[in-house]
Amino acid sequence: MSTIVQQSWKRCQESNLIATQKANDQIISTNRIKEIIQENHPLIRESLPLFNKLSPFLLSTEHIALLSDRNGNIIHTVGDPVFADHAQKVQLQIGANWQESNKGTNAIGTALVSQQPIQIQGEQHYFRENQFLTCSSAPIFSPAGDLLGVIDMSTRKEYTHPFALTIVCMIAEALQNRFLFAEAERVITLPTASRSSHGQPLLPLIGLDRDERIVGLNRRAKQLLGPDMVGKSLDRELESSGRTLQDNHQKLWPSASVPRKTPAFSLKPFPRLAGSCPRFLQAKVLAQKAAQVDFPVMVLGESGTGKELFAQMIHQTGPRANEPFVAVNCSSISENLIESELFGYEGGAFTGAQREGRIGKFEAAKKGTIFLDEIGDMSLRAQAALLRVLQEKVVTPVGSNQSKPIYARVIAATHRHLPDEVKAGRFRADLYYRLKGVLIELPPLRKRSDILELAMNQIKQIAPDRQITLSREAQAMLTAYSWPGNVRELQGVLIQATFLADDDEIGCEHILLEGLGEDGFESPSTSFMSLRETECEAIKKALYMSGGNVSQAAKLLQIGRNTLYRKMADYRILSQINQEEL
Ligand SMILES: Nc1ncnc2c1ncn2[C@@H]1O[C@H](COP(=O)(O)OP(=O)(O)OP(=O)(O)O)[C@@H](O)[C@H]1O
Repeated sequence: MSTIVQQSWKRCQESNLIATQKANDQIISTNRIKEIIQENHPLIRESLPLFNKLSPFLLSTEHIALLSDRNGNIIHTVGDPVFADHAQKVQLQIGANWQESNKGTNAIGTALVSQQPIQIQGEQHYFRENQFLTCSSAPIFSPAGDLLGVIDMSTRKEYTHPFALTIVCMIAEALQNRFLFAEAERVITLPTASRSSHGQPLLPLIGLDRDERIVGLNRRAKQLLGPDMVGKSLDRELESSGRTLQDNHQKLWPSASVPRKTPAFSLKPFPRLAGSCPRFLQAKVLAQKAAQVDFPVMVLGESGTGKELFAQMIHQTGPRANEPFVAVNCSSISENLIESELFGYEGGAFTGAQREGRIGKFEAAKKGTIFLDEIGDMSLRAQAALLRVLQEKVVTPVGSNQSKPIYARVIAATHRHLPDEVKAGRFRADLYYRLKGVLIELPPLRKRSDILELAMNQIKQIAPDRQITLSREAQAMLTAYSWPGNVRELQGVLIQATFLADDDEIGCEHILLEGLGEDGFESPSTSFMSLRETECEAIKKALYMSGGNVSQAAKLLQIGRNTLYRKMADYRILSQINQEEL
């Protein structure tokens, strides 16, 4: 155990905290949360853009990122909703207080006391109930050096990422720089060749006021100039050797300037993908971002949720759009043919082979995209061959001893839960990690709050010349059904319904759903959304439709604003609040 952790455990013992008991959970009232959010307005305002950028990358990673104020109150979280649910069991959520005196040794509380970045792994947590976690935290300081709060990244101990601590330190540093640029009249940097511990060049930044007095410094500048420089004037000689990065006073932006706000990631629209359900939109934004970078992508989702359509959109809106998109369904190719299918073969390589040989799908994709559908169904032998190809970026056709370079981008998809397949030894862990650069999870249709919107979109495509509507009963029927075949099943049902409806209204009698009893209800075993899930989705949708404006969302939902705030805290939907509202 590090000295910081040992000292923390000593403090806990001296405060008579008992490790085997439940921690003292201090859940703050909704009104108090609102006050705390008001009090920390600048911290939240500067953190939100960073959290919003981080958020899509945390989905499906079993990680959440949290922001706490200087008293250990959690005021913002983003990340994987599945892990967020687990974290809630020990109150790792908005509105909880994680000071060391309440929750024992933990990354947030201990970073606040020690004022240093720290990772608390599993059993290093003082309270047993928190020992399933590994959390990495970095304190955030104002330009003048006051402690403002903590950035934390938490996960299950078995998913600890080696770079988690580095990432939170970088976020804290980025946040501190944002404060410096926001507060100072002029920001200068001094010449230096050194690099930070993360390998990034770390510029010493010094913020000056109108009178050229120092209002703040970053960590590197403090190392160079000493800790007590705030309020002092900068040495003339030193100042003249510096380079101005931002000058608000003279509204001067020299060529070496760092823009005050970096331009937002401009995302290209995905025109063929309909839907506005928040879970679907999260996946869509992630895919839109993935389209602009060249990482491997893994799309997970039940059959018919749109995995291939997502892959096509990523391809069509990215820089490889003019190259081929080649889809391979790995489950439909027999085990002994998969390698020749993917990597090609030489003439006469095996019985039944074409005499002149054939190029494989990787080669056919050229510099485009190869979509490996149902990758979870590949045999272990084919997985080993695929891994080699991805590592070495060359293919060797069956029967040949000459390798050919490959350039295609890989998008993989499966309806299987790959982490479980890895645990069961049916899928290679090394291949899984190589393929899941960006992990996109598509929600099943039964969990989406936009079924009717999708239905109308499909009807327009099926019968563009007719003005078809859905009767109220038909709408109720479509939203209540569990859709085991997802969007593909919805499409099929609507093709039939449009055909059956002689006039332009589709009624219940036109909708033929599988598994419905004569009374029109599904058998009890079919899954459906719980009341809580439905309410949570409705709130998210209202917030989305009102652009994050809580008052407008409350009107849409026909409930009071305070009730909405309470429910949002309950469902942890604070991240969608419009910044102006805070
Ligand atoms: N959001 C959406 N908007 C419009 N159409 C959609 C959407 N999602 C899926 N579809 C349509 O649903 C059908 C099924 O989609 P797709 O084939 O991409 O699913 P899949 O998950 O790849 O299925 P499988 O796993 O069975 O191969 C397609 O016709 C697709 O165009």
